Amino acid sequence: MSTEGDYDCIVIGAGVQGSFTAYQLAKKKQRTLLLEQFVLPHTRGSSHGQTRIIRKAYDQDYYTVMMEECYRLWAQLEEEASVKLVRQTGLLVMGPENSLQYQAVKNTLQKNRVPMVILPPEEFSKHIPNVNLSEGDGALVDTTAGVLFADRALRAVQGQFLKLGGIIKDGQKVSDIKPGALVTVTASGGVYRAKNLVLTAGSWTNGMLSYIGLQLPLKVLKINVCYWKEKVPGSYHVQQRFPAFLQVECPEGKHHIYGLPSNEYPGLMKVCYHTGSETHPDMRDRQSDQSDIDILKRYLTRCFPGLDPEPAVVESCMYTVTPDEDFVLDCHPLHNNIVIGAGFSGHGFKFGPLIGKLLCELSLGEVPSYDLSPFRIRRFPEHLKPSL
Ligand SMILES: Cc1cc2nc3c(=O)[nH]c(=O)nc-3n(C[C@H](O)[C@H](O)[C@H](O)COP(=O)(O)OP(=O)(O)OC[C@H]3O[C@@H](n4cnc5c(N)ncnc54)[C@H](O)[C@@H]3O)c2cc1C
Ligand SMILES: O=C(O)[C@@H]1CCCC=N1
Repeated sequence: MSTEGDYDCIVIGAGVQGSFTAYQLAKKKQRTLLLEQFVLPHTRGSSHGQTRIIRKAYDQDYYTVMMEECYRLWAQLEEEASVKLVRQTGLLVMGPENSLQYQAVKNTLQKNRVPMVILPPEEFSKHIPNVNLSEGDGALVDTTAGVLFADRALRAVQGQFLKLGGIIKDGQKVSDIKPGALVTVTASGGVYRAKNLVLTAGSWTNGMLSYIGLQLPLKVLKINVCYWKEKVPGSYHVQQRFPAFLQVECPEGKHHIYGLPSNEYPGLMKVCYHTGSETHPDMRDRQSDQSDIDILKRYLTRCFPGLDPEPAVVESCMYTVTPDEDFVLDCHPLHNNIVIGAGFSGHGFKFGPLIGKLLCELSLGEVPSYDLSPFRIRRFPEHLKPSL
């Protein structure tokens, strides 16, 4: 096994968060090594697939505020890499008019002066054909929102990182981390040392944390990524200006349902349930629970009559969720040259460029550009492993 020379920083995990962090570090002239366990590109984590939603519609103010800069950073990458990564489609938000969540999203958008349109129930079908608005539901459109081309974005940011002189080593599974003034990382192809380490290991974070004396209440969920056939091809198509959508509450299930206009697979619309069943990240394909698909079938039958309520394609992805669904962005409480970015709870892709910037700032000991108190490790009382 070889012993490699030193780096300024090693980033473990080349998903969206690790790739943007490595890119930001390289921009700051840090000699950066990005390690990835699988051969790239891969479909085993959380960042694969062609599309994600980008939106400012959140019930917490701080996410809406952060999204302002995210849009600018996405545009910057589009320009640097000469590639289109964002398509503005709008996001239709539906939910019981009087519910706390629907009202919170509406208030956050209004308070932050995000361009939006409120659709009164009597005008709904004129604007949004082929969707039945539930009795008592309100509807609004966050017009800034749209679709992110996820796979393309990952390729673009990794390409820019390489252009800046960064090094990616894939097919290198990290099996040990030794904290210290120089952090030592043992991977399947070598032992690497660096002044700083950033851990962005997605659903494998819990295993990695055990090497550095930390434990976080992260749960790994397998998500069934379902695509549904349009009865009339094109009725929910991005070119018909059909928006992405978010149903914040409905009788069929207690979690959000969300969808994206048909785009990547001709005639198929992606609609998913915002939760899944627990799994070990290496055993994802053994988790076969389909109760989420039953909920989606019932919801689509009632609200999306233009879709065949049997999924035509089911793919897999994983969420790594914290109890409050807020991210973890922090330094190790005992070793401040180790930074952790984790727990993106199924909504982290759109923030990728800003997460990269924030993890880079933490790693360089700079004052972070945003108040990171919602994302602190210390919010979890039992975060230090008893052995330390
Ligand atoms: C179905 C689905 C839909 C989603 N929809 C949206 C959406 O619409 N909008 C949105 O903003 N977000 C969305 N998300 C969330 C978003 O995709 C994730 O938050 C984001 O991809 C998490 O990225 P990550 O870099 O933390 O994890 P990952 O992409 O999993 O990256 C972690 C990487 O670390 C590597 N790694 C782990 N252990 C090791 C090791 N020991 N050695 C070396 N490498 C290692 C892994 O192989 C992996 O490549 C969705 C997620 C899913 C699953
Ligand atoms: O992050 C997003 O926008 C999507 C849709 C809502 C639930 C999770 N992911």
